[in-house]
Amino acid sequence: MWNNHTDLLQNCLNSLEVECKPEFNTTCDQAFEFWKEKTVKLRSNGNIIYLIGNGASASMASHISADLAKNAHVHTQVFTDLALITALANDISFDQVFVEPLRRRLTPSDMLVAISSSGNSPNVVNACRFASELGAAVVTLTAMAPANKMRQIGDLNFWLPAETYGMAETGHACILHYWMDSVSVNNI
Ligand SMILES: O=C(CO)[C@@H](O)[C@H](O)[C@H](O)[C@H](O)COP(=O)(O)O
Repeated sequence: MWNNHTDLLQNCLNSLEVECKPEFNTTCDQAFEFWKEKTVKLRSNGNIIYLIGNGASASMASHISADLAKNAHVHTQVFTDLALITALANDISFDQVFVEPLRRRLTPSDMLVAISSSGNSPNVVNACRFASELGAAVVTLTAMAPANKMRQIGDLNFWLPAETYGMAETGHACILHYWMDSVSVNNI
C-alpha cells in the first residue's frame, strides 16, 4: 500500500536529474529542501507562485495550483482563461501568451513553476527567460531529450529521462505532489 508520495516518487527519484543554481550540483533531497524553503518563505511574505504549461501540463499547473492554495495556503496563479489566452495568441503571438500577463504581475519575490515535457515550447521558454531576467525564482520540470532550453534557464531544474509524454507527465505529477505535500498545512 502506498502511504505517501515518497513511495510513489521513489522510482522517479532513482532516475531524476536536478540542477540548482548557482553551483548546479545538487542531490534530489537538497533540491526539494531548497524548493520547500523558498516556498515557505514566499508564503510568509505573501508572494505568488505562477504555474504554466501547455496541454496536459496546463492541466497539471491548474491542479497543483488548486492543491497549493487549498492545502498549503499559498497564493497561486495560472493562465488558463481561454478568452485571455486566445486574445493574446490572436492579437500578439502564441509565443507570448505567458510573458504578457507575467509582465504585468510578476515581481522578483515571486516564483514561476514551468512544466513542459519537451522543455522547448517557445511560450514556456520565453516566460522562463522573462522571469529569470526579472530576478524571480524559476523552477522547471522537463523530460525527454536531456539538453533542452528550460534547463539552461531555471534556478532549480528537474529533468526526467521519460521518452513519452505520458511518462513525463506522470513523473511531473509525482514531483509536484511531493513538493506540495512538503509545504502542506493540511493533507486532505
Ligand atoms: O497531453 C499531451 C500528450 O500526452 C499533450 O496535450 C501535450 O501536453 C501537448 O502536446 C503540449 O503542447 C506539449 O508541450 P510540452 O509539454 O512539450 O511543452
